[in-house]
Amino acid sequence: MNIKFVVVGKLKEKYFKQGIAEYAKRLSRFCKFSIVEVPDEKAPESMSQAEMDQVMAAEGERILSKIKDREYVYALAILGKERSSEEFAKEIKDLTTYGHSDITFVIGGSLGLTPAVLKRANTQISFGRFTLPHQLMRLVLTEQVYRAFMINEGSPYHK
Ligand SMILES: C[S@@+](CC[C@H](N)C(=O)[O-])C[C@H]1O[C@@H](n2cnc3c(N)ncnc32)[C@H](O)[C@@H]1O
Repeated sequence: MNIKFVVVGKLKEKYFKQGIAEYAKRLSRFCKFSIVEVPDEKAPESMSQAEMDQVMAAEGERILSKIKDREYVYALAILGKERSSEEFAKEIKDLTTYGHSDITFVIGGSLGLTPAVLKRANTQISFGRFTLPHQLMRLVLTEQVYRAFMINEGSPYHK
């Protein structure tokens, strides 16, 4: 199975890099894991709504160019559907059972995801109503994907 994250922007802080590297190593037992970073659109601090839409649209095009038709796409979105870790694990198991071997997760940039990306997604997943920085979201998601595999394996990792 291939698990891919398509994310906007580079990971800057060493502590995020180290955390993600650890879970990526653990995930290698279960899947081929990759992270594709697309550049964020340079933007001033203060923008009109139209300018923000333009920034998200430009980033959205870059995101969509990294997704193939066969990929099952989760868009990370605050207003998406919340799941428990167990429900998420079951979903991943069911997707594999029904022949989806390419699962992709998309994390937006500082302004979020453009409607075109949300439309392409097969589902939207929320980690609650808090806004997490996209770099931290990447780390949390990596752990939850790892947790899902551990749940499906019946491991005591998940209590
Ligand atoms: C800094 S947030 C963007 C905030 C933006 N105002 C929005 O509503 O999406 C960057 C990205 O992290 C992800 N993200 C942040 N918090 C999240 C949460 N609680 N649930 C799901 N995704 C989240 C989303 O993909 C979002 O596009």
